[in-house]
Amino acid sequence: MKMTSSFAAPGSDANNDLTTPSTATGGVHQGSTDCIELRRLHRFFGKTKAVNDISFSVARGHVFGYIGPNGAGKTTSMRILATLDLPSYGDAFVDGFSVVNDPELVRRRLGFMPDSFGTYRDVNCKEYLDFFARANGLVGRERNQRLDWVLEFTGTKGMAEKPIRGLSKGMKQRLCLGRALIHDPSVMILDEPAAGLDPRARIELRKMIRELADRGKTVLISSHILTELAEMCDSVGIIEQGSLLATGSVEQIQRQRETHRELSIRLLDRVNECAAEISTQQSVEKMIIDGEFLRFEFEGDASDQADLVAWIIGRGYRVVEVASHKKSLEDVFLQVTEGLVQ
Ligand SMILES: Nc1ncnc2c1ncn2[C@@H]1O[C@H](COP(=O)(O)OP(=O)(O)OP(=O)(O)O)[C@@H](O)[C@H]1O
Repeated sequence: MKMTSSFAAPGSDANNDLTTPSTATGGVHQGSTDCIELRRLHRFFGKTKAVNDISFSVARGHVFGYIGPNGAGKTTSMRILATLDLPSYGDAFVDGFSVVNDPELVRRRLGFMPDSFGTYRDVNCKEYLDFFARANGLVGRERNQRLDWVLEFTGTKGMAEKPIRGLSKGMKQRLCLGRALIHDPSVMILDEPAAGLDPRARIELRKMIRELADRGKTVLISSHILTELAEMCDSVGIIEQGSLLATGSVEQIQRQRETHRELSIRLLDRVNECAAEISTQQSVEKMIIDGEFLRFEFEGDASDQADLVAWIIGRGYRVVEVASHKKSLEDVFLQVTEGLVQ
């Protein structure tokens, strides 16, 4: 994944050639391995900066996790990618085609799974998928083959004749994924597909998404929960209040934050006195005295930590044990975001 820097206002230099990816906005899209690109994307609703200058790209066959708290701007940017909304400034590209200039071509290449499933009372699963197959212009044998494949892949074949209203949440999500897949798009945009699913259904969904990526599809998937996506994503972007705060592989983001750890020091005596002294150190934050333990956040690498412990012992404090806790993925997420809601 790479960060991008060029800027284009929507509607600029419309590309008349509808058969090749748009280069109207100055990008190098033809032959590019990036299937999704957000380029300085902005979307304002009045004073709310739902998406505020976001740029990133996702390579073909990769799964990109879009992670952020409520109101961060995930759905807004996904809706723009799915051509259901337009940016205030900037642009987004699917397979090189601009959502602003070439929405029709984007739609053909993209499958969108929204975060809510519409109600279809008297329609069964097969009829539902068939409707979207027709809407996407599939006819005859091709349509039947595609329907069969989607029912098989999403594990809904046994439910084909069942009315949608009787389906469990997990089955509805499978069907919704099937709907997004029906026209064999190269890019999948999945807005919180795992929300409300039980652990088994989550694992099965993860497997399906990984398999889609292994088949060459590019997937952008959102969630509130970093750990939920960590295993299946090649890279993630953490978003809050419309801004991208961190991007990269989960390991990269974790490594960047590795110097931040929680230390716990057990002392034989003079606990309060020691706490007061340690708190004067710049690298120490959020000191808590817990019986004979001091617990605090420490900014520094292993060598800095060894120096701190030597310094404490050098000042005559009797240290019984020292424990260091690395940040979990959820801690990293909480550390990167500030929990700001707009
Ligand atoms: N049509 C709209 N009109 C006005 N404000 C909107 C509109 N759509 C979104 N917003 C606002 O934009 C901000 C971002 O919303 P968005 O739905 O994109 O966040 P999100 O990250 O998907 O949140 P969640 O995880 O809760 O779904 C929020 O403050 C939201 O209230």
